[in-house]
Amino acid sequence: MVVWEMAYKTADESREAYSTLNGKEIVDDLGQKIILYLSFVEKAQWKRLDPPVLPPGLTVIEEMISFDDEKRLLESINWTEDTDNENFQKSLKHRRVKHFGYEFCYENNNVDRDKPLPGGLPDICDSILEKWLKEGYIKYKPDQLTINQYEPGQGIPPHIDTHSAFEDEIVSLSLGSEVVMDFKHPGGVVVPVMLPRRSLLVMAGESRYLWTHGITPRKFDTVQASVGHKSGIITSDIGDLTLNKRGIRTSFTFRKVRKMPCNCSYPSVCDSQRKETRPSFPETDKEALQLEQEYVHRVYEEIAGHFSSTRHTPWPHIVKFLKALPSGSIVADIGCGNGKYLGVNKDLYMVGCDRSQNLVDICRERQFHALVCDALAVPVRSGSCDACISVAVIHHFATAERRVVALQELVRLLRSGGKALIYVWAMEQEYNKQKSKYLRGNRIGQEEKEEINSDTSLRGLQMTDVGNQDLASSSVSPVNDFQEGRCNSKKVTNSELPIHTNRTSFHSQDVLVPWHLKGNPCKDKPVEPIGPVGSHDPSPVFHRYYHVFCEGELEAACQTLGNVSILQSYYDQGNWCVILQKV
Ligand SMILES: O=C(O)CCC(=O)C(=O)O
Ligand SMILES: [Fe+2]
Ligand SMILES: [Zn+2]
Repeated sequence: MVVWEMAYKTADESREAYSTLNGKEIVDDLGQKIILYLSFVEKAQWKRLDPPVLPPGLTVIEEMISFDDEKRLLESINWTEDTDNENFQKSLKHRRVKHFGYEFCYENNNVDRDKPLPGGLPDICDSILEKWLKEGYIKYKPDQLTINQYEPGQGIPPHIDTHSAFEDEIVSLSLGSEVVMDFKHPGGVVVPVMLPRRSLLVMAGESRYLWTHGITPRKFDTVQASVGHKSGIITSDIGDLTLNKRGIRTSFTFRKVRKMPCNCSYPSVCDSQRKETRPSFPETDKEALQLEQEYVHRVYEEIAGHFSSTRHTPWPHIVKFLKALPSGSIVADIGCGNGKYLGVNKDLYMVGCDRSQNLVDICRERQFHALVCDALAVPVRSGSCDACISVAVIHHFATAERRVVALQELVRLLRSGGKALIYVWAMEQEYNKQKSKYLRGNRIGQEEKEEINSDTSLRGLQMTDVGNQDLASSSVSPVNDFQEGRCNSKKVTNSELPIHTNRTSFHSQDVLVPWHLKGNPCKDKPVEPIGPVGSHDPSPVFHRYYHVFCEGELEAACQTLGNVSILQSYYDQGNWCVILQKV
């Protein structure tokens, strides 16, 4: 539901609006049907702050070029030419883009200063830029041009142009149609600014470095109704607002590529002055907990919706385990995610738990029983479960001790004779000369796909049936012996955790795995991914901590438990898996 505030000048007008609009279905400008429910409020809260002012350093100069020049500039753009190396043209989801002088790379939000594009800026810009320089509108000659074309309904996400990429002054010429651009201060103040057709927006100082700018994707803008008002701030004076239909707007944004690091006075948003924030390998339990909080819990909370949309197919061997349980069994899914196993076998009483409130909410929306808890302290009585599953969870604990405690907690829940199925991500993504599906998934941008196979085939499954051997009495080697030696990986000690490249082999057991968030992230929460400040790319990158297991490591950890026997241990498409039984 969306809540709007509307105000009418008189009580009569309000009454009339109520009787004509309340409960009526209307079609919005995107063709969606919406129903309006109106209700009166005693006092409408129209926050009249101080007289609105433009962000410091921002100016809008009207009538910057003639209609003729506008036409010439628009006609000069060849959106279809074969651009090979000439310049860079890309149809971003939200608009058409073309670069001159230097290519702007949306992956890292920066330019490659060593690779200027041949041809420089289009000749047609030369005389225009000279004129602006002479007349003092700009201080230095730009060497980079980005042309953006927005259809009505398209926009550009709020961002700060990367400090280290461009000098202070950034100017943008609006052609074809006016638009309202929103400027936002980190403190929360939003200033909508009208950019008329043929005007030049100049962003310098605070408005360039500290405020984000962006264009909300929509087909209409709320603009000032008063005659004569052209550029500048849109006030919230409801008596003077009207809707303005957007047309196709083409902007020429001119910038100067920076050769030296930025030393602005806004270090909090300056990538040149940003300290490396990549976490280190945890030395203590406290550090491990902090790492998990920041690089597991917080991340899953933020990516829950998108994560859930990529987790739909239950893995066949886990389904098989659940289907083989006797009807009426009580089963806990510790780390249930979006609950994709909770409904697999309707004859079981399944309860899920997860550390992420947002994921548990998704389970509940799907009518599953789920609760928020930590896998190290599950609020379920000891011995009350016939079975447990733990799929892709234990690898998120940051020390060998914590991983063992997580396993212990799983076993604590089981009655004697109860079984647990455990899956963890494997260091070995190639096993018996076969690449895991994770490595084989070579479609660009597919790193968010299921890490673990969703094939129904048995390919890649290696079973070791270790029978009913009671490991409590067998001689066991400590977990750490398994970590070293067996695996050809270096243990990272007191150093930064490496960032894993998706769809490649692991080079370290303790890694940060990037997650490219797609779709609409939680709008209210600022995202703080590792990477450039402010992003043009609407998919911010999050990093999840993983400890990927070496062959034998999961079994060794299970062996330390004492009260279990390992029924089965196998490799399943890039994962090490065991089935335990409590003795
Ligand atoms: O369309 C515009 O005026 C702004 C474009 C922009 O902000 C950018 O390309 O960084
Ligand atoms: Fe920008
Ligand atoms: Zn800076």
